[in-house]
Amino acid sequence: MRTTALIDAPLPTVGGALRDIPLAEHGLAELGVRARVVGKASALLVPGDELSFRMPVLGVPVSLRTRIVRADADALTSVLVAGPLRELRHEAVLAAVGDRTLITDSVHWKTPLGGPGRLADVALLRRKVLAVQAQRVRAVRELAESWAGRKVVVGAAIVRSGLLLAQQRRYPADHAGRWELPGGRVEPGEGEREAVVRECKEELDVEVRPTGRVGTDVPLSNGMILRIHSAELVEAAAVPKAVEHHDVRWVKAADLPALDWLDADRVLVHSLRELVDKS
Ligand SMILES: Nc1nc2c([nH]c(=O)n2[C@H]2C[C@H](O)[C@@H](COP(=O)(O)OP(=O)(O)OP(=O)(O)O)O2)c(=O)[nH]1
Repeated sequence: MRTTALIDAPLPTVGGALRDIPLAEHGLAELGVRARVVGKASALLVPGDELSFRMPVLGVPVSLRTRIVRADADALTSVLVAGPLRELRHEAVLAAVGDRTLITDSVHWKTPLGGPGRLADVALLRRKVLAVQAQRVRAVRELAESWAGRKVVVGAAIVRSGLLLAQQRRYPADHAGRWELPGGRVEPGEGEREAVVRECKEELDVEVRPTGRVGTDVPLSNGMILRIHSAELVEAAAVPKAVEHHDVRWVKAADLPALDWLDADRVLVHSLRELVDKS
């Protein structure tokens, strides 16, 4: 079953809203669906997170558990882990339409029964699934559109020879010693790519060339949005320096999860890993 909608927010913002945990847990409450992220979770869903759902179908409570298998800028995918179905796959795919985003939300499932089960499936489940999809898309739209006007902090994912550049903060106290990407606030009137170039010059004393975007937007506790751009050094042999930071380090893809990242960056580690793996 498939639902589409056009959302008035850029693609990485909608991608971030799709991963929002409070939305996943409470966005379907008015349909009687109770959802909970199982185990350790951050602000946004990451691959491997599991969600448990409890919802009434024809007055009978049904429980399901799903696992996130993909959380990229342009797609969020989950599959069935446990429940009274043979198969379930839920996928939201995003496509940029100018500054707006087209979301296509698809749910595919197989019921365990033959003939009578199929009838019940057609009559009841489809209606329920459609209502759930419509409500979820509405909730994602509302959240993404509320994030769309926020100030942006850009981060630069600089890759060279299969390594990503990370920098270690010196201040404030609760960030000191933790790792982040070079970057900072986009100034009024400045483009995001310009901000990436300026911040890398200020923080690392190197020239970079932005090459694209990485991962979804991440909401920050200060009310801004973190958005990552991939970048390369204009001069491949340049040596980035820790001008304002405690340290800078080139990190292998496999070592990225072990760094003590700021919370916002932690939910992007799988996307950063993929970027480095593909380089
Ligand atoms: N540059 C950067 N900032 C990040 C990352 N992750 C993350 O949560 N942030 C937060 C930390 C800051 O609150 C904000 C960045 O803004 P900023 O670079 O202008 O801020 P700052 O704290 O260094 O501040 P300041 O010198 O301007 O006071 O975003 C990241 O990967 N890179």
